[in-house]
Amino acid sequence: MASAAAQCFSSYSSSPATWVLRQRGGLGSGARVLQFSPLRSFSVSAAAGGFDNQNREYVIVGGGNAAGYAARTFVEHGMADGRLCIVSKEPVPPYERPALTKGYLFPPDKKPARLPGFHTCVGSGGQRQTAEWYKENGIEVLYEDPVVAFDGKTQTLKTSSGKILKYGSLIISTGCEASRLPEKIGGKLPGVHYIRDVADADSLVSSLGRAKKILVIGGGYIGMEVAAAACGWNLDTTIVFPEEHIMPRLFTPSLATKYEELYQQNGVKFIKGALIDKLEAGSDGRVSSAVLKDGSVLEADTVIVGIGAKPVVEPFEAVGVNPKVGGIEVDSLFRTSVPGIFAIGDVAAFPLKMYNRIARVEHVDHARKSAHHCVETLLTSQTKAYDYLPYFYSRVFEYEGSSRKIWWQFYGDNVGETVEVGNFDPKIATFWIDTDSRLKGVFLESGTSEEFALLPQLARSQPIVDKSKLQAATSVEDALEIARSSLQSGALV
Ligand SMILES: Cc1cc2nc3c(=O)[nH]c(=O)nc-3n(C[C@H](O)[C@H](O)[C@H](O)COP(=O)(O)OP(=O)(O)OC[C@H]3O[C@@H](n4cnc5c(N)ncnc54)[C@H](O)[C@@H]3O)c2cc1C
Ligand SMILES: NC(=O)c1ccc[n+]([C@@H]2O[C@H](COP(=O)([O-])OP(=O)(O)OC[C@H]3O[C@@H](n4cnc5c(N)ncnc54)[C@H](O)[C@@H]3O)[C@@H](O)[C@H]2O)c1
Ligand SMILES: O=C1O[C@H]([C@@H](O)CO)C(O)=C1O
Repeated sequence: MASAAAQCFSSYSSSPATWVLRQRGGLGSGARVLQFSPLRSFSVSAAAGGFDNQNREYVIVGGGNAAGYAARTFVEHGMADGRLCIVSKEPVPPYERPALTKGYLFPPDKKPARLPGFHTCVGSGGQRQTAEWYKENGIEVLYEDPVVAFDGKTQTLKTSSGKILKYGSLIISTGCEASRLPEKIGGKLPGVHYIRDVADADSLVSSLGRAKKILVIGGGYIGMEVAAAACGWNLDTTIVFPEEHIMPRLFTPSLATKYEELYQQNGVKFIKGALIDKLEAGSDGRVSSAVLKDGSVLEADTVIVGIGAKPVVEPFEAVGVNPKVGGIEVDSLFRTSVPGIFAIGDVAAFPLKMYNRIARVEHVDHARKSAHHCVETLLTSQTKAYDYLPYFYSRVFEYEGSSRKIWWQFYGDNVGETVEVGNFDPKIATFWIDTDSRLKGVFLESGTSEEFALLPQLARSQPIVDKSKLQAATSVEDALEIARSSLQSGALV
């Protein structure tokens, strides 16, 4: 048993660098620049409320997608064994969250994905890190024991079971939580589902098994993926959302129309420009209908709400929350305003260097890359700024027997005018071209792997493109060739 005497961890980092970081003197206060060394050590005394056996050199709070990839990088550097602790709210090790609205929702006879099949890092072709993997690599994982309090001065965390953990370096990877409809309008009725973790997905699967009429609220990623999944279960499915078309944050109206038509061919109904007034329960207490603001009533025995997500910043607000995009503000090395504390994944508000703005990105590619970049920074002398190229994708109607699979990717920034080519024949491409004629963003449905591989090159180098040539393209292949040829002439990088 360790004594309560003061203890020092000798080396947290091999980095000799002295870093420059914006230090904020509290929420909302002005930024100032200070210098500090990432080399941190701390001593624990009984007076500080610490106990030797509660000391942890590196702590990751949150056991989600980013945490799994961060753990892998710790292992790659030989810095995990006995040094790394993951404090998780969930009962299972990190997994590839995207699967929850894809393979997880396949009908029972179509081989649905289940854990341990999709633990990180299989989604990017890596090793499947099961609970045994964490044990074998000497990584302590505290399951179902979320951090409920944080004290930056004493470098301590308190978990819901009452554990006090003292950390040397801390990585916040608490992700997002689903936005909810208020309880007073029926947002918590049995049969009303939100989907963020495996427990949510299990609950939805059990409802789908006995459902007849599905109402999906929200026309974003979750709405589109869950509605497509419901088609696989042959369920009467309606999507309702306030905007004029689906995927309003990314799709153009024309692109959205094409996808809506394909969903309609699969039997999905759309109610656009509509908001929910309340959800009502039947005599069994389960949801039975939704009343829209215009007074119309939609019957439904299962409701799936996908109305966006919010970054989970508590209990770390004091570390510094970005007032515009929410989330914990970090610099291009994922360092927060507090020395030794980092944030990654959905919860991090980071400098999106390419477009010179602070952003949060709620997609798995960034979760994976930010985790790797952050841990490299922490463990090595790396000082390379994170230079992220936004990448979003979706895959639906993948289950065996579906009439066609949808598989799109988008890279870059959806700003400027657009040129759209193709009509699910089987491909579609959309190019976003800014006022300076540079190609800013590119979207492709059902490309070959070679075609998909071209997209990041285009979006990264932002070549000058001839819009009229793209408009005259006779096929998606032709348009991609025109874009490819512009790489040689007018690329930025
Ligand atoms: C259903 C669904 C499907 C998705 N599909 C795609 C997709 O197809 N493509 C794509 O690019 N992106 C997709 N995403 C987004 C992607 O999953 C996220 O960007 C990614 O999971 C972010 O990783 P993260 O580690 O930051 O957060 P998360 O993976 O959400 O992990 C955060 C973890 O922290 C835990 N936590 C929170 N608070 C605490 C606390 N106080 N103490 C301890 N633990 C805590 C949470 O329980 C969770 O386990 C999807 C998201 C969802 C919900
Ligand atoms: N393929 C992917 O990348 C993927 C797939 C699933 C989930 N996710 C992630 O999961 C999170 C949640 O996804 P999401 O689809 O809920 O968010 P989203 O932001 O993609 O879509 C939210 C939708 O709900 C609508 N909406 C907002 N408020 C509403 C209200 N009060 N009533 C009805 N509709 C309302 C929005 O207008 C929008 O259409 C996001 O972080 C998302 O990136 C990503
Ligand atoms: O990135 C992803 O990871 C999972 C899955 O591939 C893991 O098996 C999934 O469905 C993705 O879209």
